[in-house]
Amino acid sequence: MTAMLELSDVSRQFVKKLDSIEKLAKKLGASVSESCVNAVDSASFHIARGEVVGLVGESGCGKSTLGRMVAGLLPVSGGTIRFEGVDVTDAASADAKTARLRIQMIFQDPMSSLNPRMKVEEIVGEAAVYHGLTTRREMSAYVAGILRQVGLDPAYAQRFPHQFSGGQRQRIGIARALAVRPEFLICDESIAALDVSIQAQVINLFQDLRRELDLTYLFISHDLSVVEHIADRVVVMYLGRIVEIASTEALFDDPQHPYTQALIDQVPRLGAGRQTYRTIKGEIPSPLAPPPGCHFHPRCPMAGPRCTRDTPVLRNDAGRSVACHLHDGGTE
Ligand SMILES: Nc1ncnc2c1ncn2[C@@H]1O[C@H](COP(=O)(O)OP(=O)(O)OP(=O)(O)O)[C@@H](O)[C@H]1O
Repeated sequence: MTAMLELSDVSRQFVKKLDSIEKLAKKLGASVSESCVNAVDSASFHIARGEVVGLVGESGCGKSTLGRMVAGLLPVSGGTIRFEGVDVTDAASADAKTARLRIQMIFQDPMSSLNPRMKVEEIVGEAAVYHGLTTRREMSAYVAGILRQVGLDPAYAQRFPHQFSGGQRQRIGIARALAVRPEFLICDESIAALDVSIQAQVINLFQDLRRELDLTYLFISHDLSVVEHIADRVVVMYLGRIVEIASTEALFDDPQHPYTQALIDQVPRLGAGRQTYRTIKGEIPSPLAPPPGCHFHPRCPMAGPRCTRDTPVLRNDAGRSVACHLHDGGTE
């Protein structure tokens, strides 16, 4: 399978304000000399055309930062992101600009991402007109077609965002993304703010659109049961680093990284014979002062001396990738 999207050693640092660092250090009783957060640290993986790849991990592990870099909304600090072979991190390149249009992002909170003063027709149609996919004269018909595609009555085009329910607003957000004819969608917690019954409808919509429009997805979610349902493969992140990549089935049946095991153990699932792992202990460490070696070692029930020293490398073995000393020479 050839990659549609290819990330190689993608990193992103944020410089935190010094006063917030000092406050945090005081609270933790620690001294912090660095003011940099490695929100994403050397992430490498690929997504094939037509795939749905889930990106999971606890809050603050870097999922949104990674998604925003892929969408071109945030520059990378290092590494490259290639979409159909084009380096989309090259801000000056015309090819990168064209490629970035084919990648669209759908956010968590549709209310804050939709302009409250614009009618739906304008919200959905404006970028399509700007990019020459339709004309101002034909915009109404163009938008009506897209609203139908996402399950909304085209008569809604003359209404404002506040006149819709949360689920309908998310459909407007999806319509806006589809209006520029993307091939790749990044869904960043796109159903997290919705009621559970509405979540299922929006997931079904994503699946229908995948089939009808031949879409490829990066599906970011902290909810593993949703990811298990929708994704073909899953990437697991912990404190900015990728710790495991596997097919959804392999990941949920036989997770290899102790962090993945702990995450999966927290998901209520049906079915007998499922292995139980030890529950995750402790809090996520501050990203301002991550533990040395394997970032997960202070919470890991299997950690050994090597885990406190050496950073594990993500190794690929028969289609499964895991960054853990247990699977790479031992923890001693
Ligand atoms: N604009 C920013 N300025 C400074 N730090 C940031 C910025 N954006 C993200 N971070 C930091 O980068 C790290 C990763 O954040 P990110 O939002 O990518 O994580 P996440 O896994 O998406 O979490 P959540 O699900 O809570 O959004 C966090 O430590 C966060 O505080």
